[in-house]
Amino acid sequence: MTFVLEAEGLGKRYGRHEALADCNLQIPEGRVVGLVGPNGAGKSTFLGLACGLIQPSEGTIKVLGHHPAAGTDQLARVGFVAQDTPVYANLTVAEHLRLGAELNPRWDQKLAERQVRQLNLKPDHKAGRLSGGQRAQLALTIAAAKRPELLIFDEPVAALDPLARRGFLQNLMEFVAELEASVILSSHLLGDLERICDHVVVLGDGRLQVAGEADDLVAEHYRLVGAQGDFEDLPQDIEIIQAAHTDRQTTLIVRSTGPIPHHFTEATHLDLEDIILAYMSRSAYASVTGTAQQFLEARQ
Ligand SMILES: Nc1ncnc2c1ncn2[C@@H]1O[C@H](COP(=O)(O)OP(=O)(O)OP(=O)(O)O)[C@@H](O)[C@H]1O
Repeated sequence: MTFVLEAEGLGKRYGRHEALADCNLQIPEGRVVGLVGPNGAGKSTFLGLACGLIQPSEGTIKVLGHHPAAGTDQLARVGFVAQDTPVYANLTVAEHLRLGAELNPRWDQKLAERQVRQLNLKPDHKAGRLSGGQRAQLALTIAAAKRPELLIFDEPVAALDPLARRGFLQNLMEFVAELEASVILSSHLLGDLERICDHVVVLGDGRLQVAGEADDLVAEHYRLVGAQGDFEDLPQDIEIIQAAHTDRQTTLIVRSTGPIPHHFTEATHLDLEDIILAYMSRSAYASVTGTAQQFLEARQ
């Protein structure tokens, strides 16, 4: 299997603050990857490392088999759109395309012009006067016209209304099909990610919480409901992601690659959004409430 991104022991410190630590990850090629995590989880740091904008404090990262930003060839293979989809406010749409053509050896002017026409962007319009949605589409057009093998977006749709968001994601998926590119996209909008992503990476508190193919994650996660005593013989190879108790019942979210013992009659699969939320709250709350940890300790 070929990987678009491989990280080994990857970490980044800002002073004494660990923004990312001990990240081991392999992302297969040809995927649309959703990068998810609470605020401050380390998503932008991870994407900055992947683009070579920042350097690791420890460990290694390879993108398309090479160090990020290893040279101009490598830069041409990756399209990056930073948070808030920045464009040059004083340049027109046409000037953005000219700049793209100057700076990128594989620039596809036909694709860029076709897209500008389809979006009804006027070539002489200053980018600073475009709406948020149009700016995002212009940034996407420029990134795609580079004809990269990997497109990386940091929260591209955060500021867009639902209609503009849908338009952006639709165009993104069309580009993915046309360019046969891989995509890594960070977002807080789990519903969007569930619709378009086939691979998910969840960060929390600067650590990798889970990563994998969306279908595998859905197949391997369950919600188990029962009285607390019901779980005493839970096999040790079933990983507890989250535990919640009331006086009368316990609800566990677990990961299991094997079958769930059949006396758990209330074992149901979760959708991807609930799985992501379980990992996010594990990283956010486990240290506060200790629920999953306590449960695990009680079992040992
Ligand atoms: N240049 C910097 N200097 C110091 N600390 C930083 C710097 N950039 C990020 N951090 C810190 O590193 C941590 C991770 O930040 P990062 O921006 O990667 O998170 P994020 O998951 O992208 O967050 P958000 O969802 O809010 O954009 C945060 O605690 C942040 O304050």
